[in-house]
Amino acid sequence: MAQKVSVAEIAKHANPDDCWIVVNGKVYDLSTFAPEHPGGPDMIYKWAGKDGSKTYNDYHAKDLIEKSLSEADKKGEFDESTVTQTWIDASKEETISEPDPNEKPPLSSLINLDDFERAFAKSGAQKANAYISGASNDLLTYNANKTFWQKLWFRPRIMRNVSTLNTKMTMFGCDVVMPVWICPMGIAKTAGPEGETALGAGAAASGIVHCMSTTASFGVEDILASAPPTYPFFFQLYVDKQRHKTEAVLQKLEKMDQIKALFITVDLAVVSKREADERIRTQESTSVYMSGEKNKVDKKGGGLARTTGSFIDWALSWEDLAWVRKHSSLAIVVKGIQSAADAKLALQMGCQGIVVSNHGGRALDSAPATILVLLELRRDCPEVFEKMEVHVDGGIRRGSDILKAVCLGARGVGVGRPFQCSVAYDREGVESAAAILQDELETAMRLCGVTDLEKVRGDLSYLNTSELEQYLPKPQVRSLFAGLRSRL
Ligand code: HEM
Ligand SMILES: Cc1cc2nc3c(=O)[nH]c(=O)nc-3n(C[C@H](O)[C@H](O)[C@H](O)COP(=O)(O)O)c2cc1C
Repeated sequence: MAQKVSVAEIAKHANPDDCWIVVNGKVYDLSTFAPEHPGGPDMIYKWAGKDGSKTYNDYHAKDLIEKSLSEADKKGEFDESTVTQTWIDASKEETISEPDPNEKPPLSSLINLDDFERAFAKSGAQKANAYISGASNDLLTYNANKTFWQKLWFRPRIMRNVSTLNTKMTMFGCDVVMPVWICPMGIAKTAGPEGETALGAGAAASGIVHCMSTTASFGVEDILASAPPTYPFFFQLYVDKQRHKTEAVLQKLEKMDQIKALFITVDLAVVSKREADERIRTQESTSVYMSGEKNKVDKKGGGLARTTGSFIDWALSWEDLAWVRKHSSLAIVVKGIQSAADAKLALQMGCQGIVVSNHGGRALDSAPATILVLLELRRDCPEVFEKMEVHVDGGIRRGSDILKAVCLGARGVGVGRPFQCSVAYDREGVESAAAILQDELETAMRLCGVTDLEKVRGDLSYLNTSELEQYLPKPQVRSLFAGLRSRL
């Protein structure tokens, strides 16, 4: 990229369809990338034909843009000698402005789950969007979760009479219309005033289950009341450093017949660094209903999850499952399994289920994509799929992803961010997102020649896993390091 590009030339490319931006002394064509920009296209369009370095550097690692764009999109060096006062003034524009809530697209225009996230990025408060869409450090695991589902291919069968279908499944004793649960996500009120009550009501209306979070913005009673009196829910537990507080929660849950399983989250011993969230230092007080924690701003930034999550006990260990069992008769599900070794341990400890999860890329960055872990379990401990319920979440955005997970042996899948964003449209939004998934699942089944989801659970004959197999941890790598480990 030796060529020098002048201010006059850049100014000719100042609209969404033809969008050049200067970042750190280099000129980039972001026209193709902008619609897929995870922070929303408007963040890019705002700088079309200008110098966006300040904003870019506020949110991104310096070399990200170089690594992300193709050579064809790198237009050359910025020619500093052509700078004018008008150019300097234009590039000084205020860098943070709240999106306009009136920009919210109508619900009927959202036709896939990504649309819900994009709509929220456009019309939700910046802080809320940073909290919900964000993930740890360089977003490696977040991005891998999504893209690795796309590396698993189907092997469809044809002429199977797909006129009638069964998408039903049983998850922890609950009959569901399709094997989907809405992930536990903290502070859903950040997305819309109905918060978790929209998730509860929407799940019930759609025949799926909502797993409510310990860090919900509403109390358990309010969330349960959003659904018919006997409708099932799951409860996600963060173990509190003050164990008596967790014991009190467990005691309370014992009296609530609607709660059918306890998902204990184990992948977040400490809340990770989510930079988009940290950078927006809001003083506005947001509180977590159940723990009473309030968000704050400190030296590290204003991360909502981090500043409200310090109560989580990092001393939690496998032995503590016996303590949980003493205080709860619910099905115990370990959420955050990231290896076959830990899946086997969960089985040995008598758990009723596991969730293969990395917190949607919000815990350890560089943790493996969840689809890879599911595949590792199939290879290294296939017995876990029969002896307990195996679930998976992370990057599941299509009905076809659900079918893939079930064919690998999963009994259910969790879907996170799109549902949180759907809360911006209240319970109708949640129902609409679920209906899209149901419709896509049915279409994928019909086109794959599958008529009964329960019957194909664990049936690898519908899948081509070859592309993914190269990414699985290899036994020889383990033996390569075995000697070293034994010396340490
Ligand atoms: C091709 C290079 C780029 C990549 C790969 C990229 C990637 C991302 C990602 C992954 C996020 C989401 C962070 C999160 O939700 O936690 C984000 C947010 C953001 N990006 Fe970029 N970006 C790029 C270029 C740019 C440029 C050129 C600008 C502006 C000049 C920009 C401005 C922003 C802003 C302001 C946000 C925060 C949005 C919010 O949280 O409300 N990005 N970007
Ligand atoms: C805004 C937000 C809040 C979350 N809060 C929690 C939580 O309180 N407890 C928990 O176990 N997981 C939490 N998670 C992780 C989700 O339960 C789930 O593992 C993840 O979102 C799945 O990935 P996906 O968003 O790509 O579907 C949260 C995720 C998001 C996006």
